[in-house]
Amino acid sequence: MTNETIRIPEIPYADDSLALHTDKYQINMTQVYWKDQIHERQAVFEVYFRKIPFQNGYAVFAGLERVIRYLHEFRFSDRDLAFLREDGYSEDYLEYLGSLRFTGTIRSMKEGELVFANEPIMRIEAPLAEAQIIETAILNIVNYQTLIATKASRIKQVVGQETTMEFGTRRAQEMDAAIWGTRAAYLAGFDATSNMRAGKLFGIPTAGTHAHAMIQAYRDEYTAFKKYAQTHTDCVFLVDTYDTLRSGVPTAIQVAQEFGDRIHFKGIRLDSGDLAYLSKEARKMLDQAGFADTKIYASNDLDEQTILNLKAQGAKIDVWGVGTKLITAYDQPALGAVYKLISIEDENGKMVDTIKISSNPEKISTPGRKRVFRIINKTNGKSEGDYIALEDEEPQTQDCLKMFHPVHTYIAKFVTDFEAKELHHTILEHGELVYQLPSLQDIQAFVRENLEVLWDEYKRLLNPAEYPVNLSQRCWDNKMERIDEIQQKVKRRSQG
Ligand SMILES: Nc1ncnc2c1ncn2[C@@H]1O[C@H](COP(=O)(O)OP(=O)(O)OP(=O)(O)O)[C@@H](O)[C@H]1O
Ligand SMILES: O=P(O)(O)OC[C@H]1O[C@H](OP(=O)(O)OP(=O)(O)O)[C@H](O)[C@@H]1O
Ligand SMILES: O=C(O)c1cccnc1
Repeated sequence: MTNETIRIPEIPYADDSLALHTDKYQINMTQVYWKDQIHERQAVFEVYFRKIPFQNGYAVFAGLERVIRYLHEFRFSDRDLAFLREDGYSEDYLEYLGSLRFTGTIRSMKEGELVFANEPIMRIEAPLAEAQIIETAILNIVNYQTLIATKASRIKQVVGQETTMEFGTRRAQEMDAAIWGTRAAYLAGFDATSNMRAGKLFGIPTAGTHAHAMIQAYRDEYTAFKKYAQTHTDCVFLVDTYDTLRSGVPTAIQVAQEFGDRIHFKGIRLDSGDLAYLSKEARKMLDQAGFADTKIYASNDLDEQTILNLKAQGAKIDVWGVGTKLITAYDQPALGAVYKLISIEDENGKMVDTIKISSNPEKISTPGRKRVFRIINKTNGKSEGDYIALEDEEPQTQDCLKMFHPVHTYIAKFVTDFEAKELHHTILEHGELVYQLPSLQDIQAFVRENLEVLWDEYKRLLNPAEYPVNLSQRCWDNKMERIDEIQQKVKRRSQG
């Protein structure tokens, strides 16, 4: 035995930048571009996903604020470079990486915009090396935050006007996910979080009750509730530690009666058992005791399906605490958004559109710089679908817009008397921020407004109708020409 103090081992390279939050292949490809001196060529990438998660009818875009912060601060620190040196990268390449900043232009949907499969959420236009190296982080941010915002929005659709609290931190996939997942849940309509750090960082309202541990610590509910009431004015008592209806609820009522006006008996929380039955019985007991305004909180592995079911059973629940199933996107753990090159500067300084071919027509990328419009019918204020056009097209100037399915082109309709709302906004221009970041409350209101524009058939939980995402004729023609070009090239090659 020695008396030597045991120390926590030092991290070899302190985590002082996010520039290495990327895949090694990005560093390697960038090295190729730099070595070949094509790293400064303009490249245009788009972020989009191919399938809306949870079989929902729409997704809620989230992640833009973190993307902006990441790009704004993007630089390799001395420690990053030291690590890369040890990993075998050459000095001249490291010198180049050390000078790398993000100088590109970002056009993006706003956070809280409703987004659908196969439409560009974000467009990154930058020197090739810069645009390449940021892919991983951008997808990491957008994939997770959009996934959680979409899940939260589904839950909110079911809950309606009642209160929803985010309880997921303890079950989240580590700390970053808890924090940014909480933010995504809030912007999509949640009312509060139990995570204090999210409250501190983002100004999200914080709320909380207490755990079974407090009852166990005092070893009886009466003492525990009394001690809580002596310390806090607002009281929500957890009533299911021993026997909800025979012990928890009566004890909560007894303590509330003893403390009278000295506390605000806000609620009781149910965390196990049959939540429909228990909430109905507890409601009767509270009402009979004169606590008609005391709310019933419920938690325990809730999600939109369970909540819908509980409501159908007439559960008397006023506040829904949702953790695990929201923060981990339990039923679909990944969104699958991709980052695809759609245009690149050639050796003559001319931009050429690029395409990725697939045997599955839905997976063939749509080349060229594009804009996305929501086509809103002026007579009823509802959306007819989204319209993807080439950069220089102005659908608003057309009297009659043809909208057709991007794969099954015979499915078409003509729209007149419409407003074409452009969904992309310039966020960064040559590396400079040109967009005022909205508050989270504004984003929440924006989500509500956007949902108003959507017909109910796209918003239902089960088997929602497929929202139309259409290509303009020119966008379609451009895609066909590029496919034709590639097919000719492959043919020539195969013929030797
Ligand atoms: N009336 C109800 N209808 C549908 N689902 C319900 C109802 N009441 C509770 N649930 C849900 O059933 C799931 C499982 O509950 P279960 O009975 O296994 O847990 P529990 O009562 O918490 O058990 P434990 O005491 O072991 O924690 C939870 O997701 C819960 O939200
Ligand atoms: O069920 P979720 O949707 O994930 O919500 C969060 C859960 O975390 C707590 O349980 P836990 O068993 O961790 O602690 P407790 O002792 O407070 O019940 C709480 O009681 C909820 O059940
Ligand atoms: O405040 C609560 O009731 C709470 C917080 C985190 C997790 N479960 C419950």
